[in-house]
Amino acid sequence: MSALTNSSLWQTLKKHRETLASLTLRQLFSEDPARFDRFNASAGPFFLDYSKNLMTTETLDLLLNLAQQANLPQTIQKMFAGDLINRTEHRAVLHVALRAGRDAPPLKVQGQDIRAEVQQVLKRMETFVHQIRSGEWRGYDGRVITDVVNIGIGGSDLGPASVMTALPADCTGPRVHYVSNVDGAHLTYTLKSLNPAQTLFVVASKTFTTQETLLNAHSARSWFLDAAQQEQYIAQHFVAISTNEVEVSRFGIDPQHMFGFWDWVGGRYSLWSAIGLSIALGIGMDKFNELLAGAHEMDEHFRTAPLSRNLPVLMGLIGLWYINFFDAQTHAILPYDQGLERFVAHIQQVSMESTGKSVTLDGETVDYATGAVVWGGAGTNGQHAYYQLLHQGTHLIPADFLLPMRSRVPLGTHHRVLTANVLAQSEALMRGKTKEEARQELLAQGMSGEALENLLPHKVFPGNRPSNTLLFEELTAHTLGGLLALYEHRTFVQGTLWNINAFDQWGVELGKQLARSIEPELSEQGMTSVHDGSTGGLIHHIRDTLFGLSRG
Ligand SMILES: O=P(O)(O)OC[C@H]1O[C@](O)(CO)[C@@H](O)[C@@H]1O
Repeated sequence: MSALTNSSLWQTLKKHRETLASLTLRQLFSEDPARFDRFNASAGPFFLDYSKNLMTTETLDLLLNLAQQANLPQTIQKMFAGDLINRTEHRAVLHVALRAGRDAPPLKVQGQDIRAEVQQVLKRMETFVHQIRSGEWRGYDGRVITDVVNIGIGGSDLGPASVMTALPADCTGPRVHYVSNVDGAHLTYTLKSLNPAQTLFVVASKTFTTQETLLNAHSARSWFLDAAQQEQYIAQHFVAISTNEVEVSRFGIDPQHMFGFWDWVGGRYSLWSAIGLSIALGIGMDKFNELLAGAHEMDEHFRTAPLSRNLPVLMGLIGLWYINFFDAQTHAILPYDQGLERFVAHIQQVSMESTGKSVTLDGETVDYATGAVVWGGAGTNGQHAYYQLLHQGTHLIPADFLLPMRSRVPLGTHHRVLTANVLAQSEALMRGKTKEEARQELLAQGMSGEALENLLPHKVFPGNRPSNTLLFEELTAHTLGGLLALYEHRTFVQGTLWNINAFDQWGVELGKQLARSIEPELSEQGMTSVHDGSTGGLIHHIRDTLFGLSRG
């Protein structure tokens, strides 16, 4: 048994969970009229109602004790202080320093004052953003830049893309496009309507070795040169964002046109760094700074609020409660804001790449579940697609409902209808509908006899399905920053309690390695190496189909 599952607290939580087996949320609410007041917390523009969870005050106390046992408060301080908490990569984890603002006290990482470096890059970004947006920076034929194409993948794509999708009202600069997939269709269709003379490519890659990004960037370069003809024009149309100056130069981008960042910024936490350049180009530097400020406000809340009032801590603990004590395998994020459509995909990476681990920081195999499968999408679309399973399926799926109380795009009664829907969904999941209630409803509809009895079981909703509701005032750059930081820290909390490294991602390497060795085997002259029967068979089948013969 691991130290965690062997701890008396863990064992107490297990027993406590059994005592809740026959309790229902309906009952908890009817027994305690103050439940809503007891189980909510707020931070800045955010208000979290977590009363619709399968927990009592005792549950919360036990979970908070578990956080103390895992040294969560100390680990939070270590992150902010720049300790090397990413132990497998010997790195600090300091995305919070990227949004700490100009007046933050000096912070040294390996002898370097990183505050000054952060400000220098922000200053360079500001100058460049101004040049592009004002039209001072021109394309090779003298016309202004109308389109920006960010080429990147994972953290070098999802964070910026999700922000740009969320803030259409703030997109006052050039149109910004995102190309990530190595499927040639992604680049081809994106470039189809663009004019090379008025397009700026932002090649975003922390390592500048990512196969998909480099291939897309090379193809974009060829597309550009087909029109521009002269290599010298590349300087006006390609910039890079990376930590790897050597590879950037090798690609052919002048390091003067490179915006740097640092190894203490994880890819999935990098939208706050120069990786956010495409955001700043689209919404302007002032709005980008608002995004940073919103995230910083949440950082300060996370760093200073008591655990029992701390939003990321509460959300992290509640998530863990279901994963470890109810065997929940997935977690749904259900934003009721069209702009947050891509937010789920970004948080999926933040959460799953961080907590998809099965060994502890000390290299021991865990004997408890870790990260859940994170999924979801914008409401109300999901209601007409997968909510059926949420309401009547066999899985327990804890959900977070997210809702701005005011719409930035008011249109008649749309926002009130949207709000009514989110409240209705969490209420329906919690209350369900008993057999008796369903029967009364059918009788009221004039149904009776065998027809009623046959339909009745299908009309019952088990209910007792937990959810959080997170309200915020409006989806602005500022609140979006806070929302993103909230989920980053929620992930940090879970990683700390599970004693895993939430900041490395070794699990993505094997597939990359194999893809590199398989790729040449797929050419007409390729020789297949030793594979398992299935993979070898598939390679032969593809070659047979494409080239009419199989070799090697
Ligand atoms: O920015 P890079 O180095 O191209 O990496 C892109 C993404 O690839 C990953 O390393 C996973 O393959 C992510 O962690 C990262 O966000």
